[in-house]
Amino acid sequence: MAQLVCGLARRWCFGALGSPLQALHLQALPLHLGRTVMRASQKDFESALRQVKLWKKDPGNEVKLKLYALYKQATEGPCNLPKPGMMDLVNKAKWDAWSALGSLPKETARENYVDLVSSLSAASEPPSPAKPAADGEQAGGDLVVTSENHITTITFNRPAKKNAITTQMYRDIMLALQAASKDDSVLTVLTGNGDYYCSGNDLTNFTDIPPGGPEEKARTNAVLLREFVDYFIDFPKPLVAVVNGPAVGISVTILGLFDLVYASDRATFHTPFSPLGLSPEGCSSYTFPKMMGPSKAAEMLIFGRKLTAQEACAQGLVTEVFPDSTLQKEVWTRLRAYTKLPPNAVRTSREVMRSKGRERLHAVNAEECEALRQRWLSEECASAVLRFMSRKAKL
Ligand SMILES: CCCCCCCCCCC/C=C/C(=O)SCCNC(=O)CCNC(=O)[C@H](O)C(C)(C)COP(=O)(O)OP(=O)(O)OC[C@H]1O[C@@H](n2cnc3c(N)ncnc32)[C@H](O)[C@@H]1OP(=O)(O)O
Repeated sequence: MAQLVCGLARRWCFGALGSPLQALHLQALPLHLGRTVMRASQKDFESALRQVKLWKKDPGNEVKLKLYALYKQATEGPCNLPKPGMMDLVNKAKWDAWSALGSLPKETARENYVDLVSSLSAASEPPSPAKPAADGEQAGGDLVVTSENHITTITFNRPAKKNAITTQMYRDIMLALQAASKDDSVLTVLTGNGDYYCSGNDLTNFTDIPPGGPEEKARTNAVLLREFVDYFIDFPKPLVAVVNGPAVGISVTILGLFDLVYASDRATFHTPFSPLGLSPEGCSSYTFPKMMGPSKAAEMLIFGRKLTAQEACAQGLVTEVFPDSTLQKEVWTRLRAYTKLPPNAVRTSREVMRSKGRERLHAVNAEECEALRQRWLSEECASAVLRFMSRKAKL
């Protein structure tokens, strides 16, 4: 493992290959996933590790060396590697940083790591991750995509807006899925940053009307939505959702197209389509009745009943529920173990499970998008969006 860490870290210290920050994540995650740190500050420590993964700015080599040294000390104790040769500049710098911590106790190193990350995060991250651009879409950064240890992770990263999905994010998710279908990952994970998994479609997506008027907007959205859902129907590898908090709207419906859905016990599942003057999408009009029976599906999709994580698990929408405090540790350990399975066997099993229903799903998707195109032009939908925007009503 140490060799792997050093090999990966070679990529960041002097920025020779790839993004230094990305490589910092790469060196942190394998150990994070592979170890059990049972002290009181473990949750904070794990949260700090996740925070580092989401940093957009490179903190510089000095900080990265400090983080590296504290990480190693916190997880392995005092430096146990042979001193690298003088010409091995990168590993020498890392060895020096780690050795300089002497016999600092693991717990103190962990606390120092958390403190350092929290001071750097406070200094470098704006309270709101992105400012709206002139056309109402968000600038980049609302979606974070990482690929490590044969797992590609797509993270909704717009916590100030409860991870509501902007038009740009839909596009970026499609691009990320396209890339993930070709990379060396075995699994693709969707998750959220902050207290929400995702609050669904950004309701302001409906407000910029093009010169062709609402009809053109509805037509374009229907085409784009169909394409978006098609990506999930056709995705060739296992899709996993790590539902870290409440999920609303389209972030819930597409779960019917996932292979595994692991949820925090804080998560809820809400599809308030009727109050919004909308109708179901993401193939849920087909997948939900199939998995939970028509009447339970009707309660959710027609009458907007919000399910707890336990209820969603009982209905087959969620694979397993975890206490919020252990979700990350338990899920990522399990997923990492799954990536060790023979990848071709995993693919073949999935394909034989999926192939029979694919054509049907495409037909359902087309039908749902056409129904939505008409709904978007309705008075009911327009009033619901206006109500939300004027903050008179919360769902
Ligand atoms: C390439 C493809 C393009 C296709 C584009 C077409 C679109 C396809 C659409 C598919 C059909 C639609 C599917 C859906 O997802 S319907 C469900 C939509 N979601 C909602 O209705 C949720 C609305 N939000 C809420 O009810 C509450 O905000 C919520 C319960 C989620 C949280 O409440 P809380 O009180 O805890 O927090 P706030 O309300 O104060 O929220 C904090 C800020 O976040 C903003 N926010 C939250 N959710 C959304 C959202 N969905 N859209 C826009 N903004 C959202 C909220 O306004 C607050 O912002 P401010 O702090 O600025 O006020």
